[in-house]
Amino acid sequence: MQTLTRPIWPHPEKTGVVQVIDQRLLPHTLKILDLKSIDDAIEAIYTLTVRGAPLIGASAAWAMYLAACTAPDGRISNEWMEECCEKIKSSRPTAVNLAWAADLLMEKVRSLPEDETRISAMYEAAAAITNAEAERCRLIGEHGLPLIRKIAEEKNGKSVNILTHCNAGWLACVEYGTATAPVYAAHMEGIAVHVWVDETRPLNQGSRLTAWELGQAGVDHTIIADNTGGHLMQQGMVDMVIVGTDRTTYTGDVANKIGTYLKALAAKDNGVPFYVALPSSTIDWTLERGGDIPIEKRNPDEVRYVQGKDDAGETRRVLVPPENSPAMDFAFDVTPARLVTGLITEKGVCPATKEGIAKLFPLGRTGE
Ligand SMILES: CSC[C@@H](O)[C@@H](O)C(=O)COP(=O)(O)O
Repeated sequence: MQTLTRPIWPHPEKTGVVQVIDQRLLPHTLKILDLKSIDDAIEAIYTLTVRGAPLIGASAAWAMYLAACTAPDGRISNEWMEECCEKIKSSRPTAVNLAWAADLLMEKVRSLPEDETRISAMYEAAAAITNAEAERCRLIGEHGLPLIRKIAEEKNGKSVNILTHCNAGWLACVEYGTATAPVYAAHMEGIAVHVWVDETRPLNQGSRLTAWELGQAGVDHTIIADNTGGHLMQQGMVDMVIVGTDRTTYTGDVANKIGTYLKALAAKDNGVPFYVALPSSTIDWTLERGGDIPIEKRNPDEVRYVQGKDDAGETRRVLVPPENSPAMDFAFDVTPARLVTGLITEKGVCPATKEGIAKLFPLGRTGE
């Protein structure tokens, strides 16, 4: 398999082409897709070809670059860019990084003359957002590492058991990941870590993507069915939980992949620390209440079908329930701040409170 460290990059030779890893096919097939138009980019976001909040933000930025490259008659007008920006923003509702990045580039467009310099400006701005997300994730790793180190010391070097949900690794971000960054940092330092990987139905981002990433990095891990975490916590088999987030209010309520809330409840009941790792681009500086976060509802077929590789090596999608049984597919849930032990950000670890967040980010916005 080709070694890749980022899930998105501009084509090294072709202007107006952005390349992405098709995450729908992992772990069994590594396929690179070329995105050449705004519609390609929007489809990639909607179909979860690219996914995970920080990556969705970077993808939105690259989509704005593609919009500039494909403007009708080469006229990169404000109207065209605004239309594209709105289309990008409506492709998925929950991850706030999407609108954050698209709006940031739209602001840039407005500050420039209406000519082809807008193409290079969009390229540079998209590259800057992508690089900044990678750096924010690296710093999350630095700030999260002492939390793991402390537990390792308390356990006299015995493996630290960390439970995670969904995929908040480099595939969902740009490099390092959010929830996985402290894990990779601990592993690099030689601390023994073991990750319980929730399979994360319905689309199995945990068993397909997180397990693949951890395996590639040589991190000890075990895939568990989504409902196993509570039992493991009762048995003392989980030292901490670290998850990512798609949108966090400025008061510390956290929207993340469906099922996260139940893990937080189980962690609270069992005295297991529950951390959320996030770059500040995932904070919604306008939203006070987690209950106001829009929760994406997706095609129920995502619940009804599962995809995997059969014994002959073919990727197949199969129907699980009775043909006519209806299903429902909520993609995210909200964990109230009171269940969160701390937020691990690029600026440090803070309590999941308005005051805690404001102390780390006094300007109340994301640094680019
Ligand atoms: C790093 S994003 C937070 C993740 O934990 C998670 O909820 C996620 O990957 C988003 O889900 P997805 O629907 O795959 O885009």
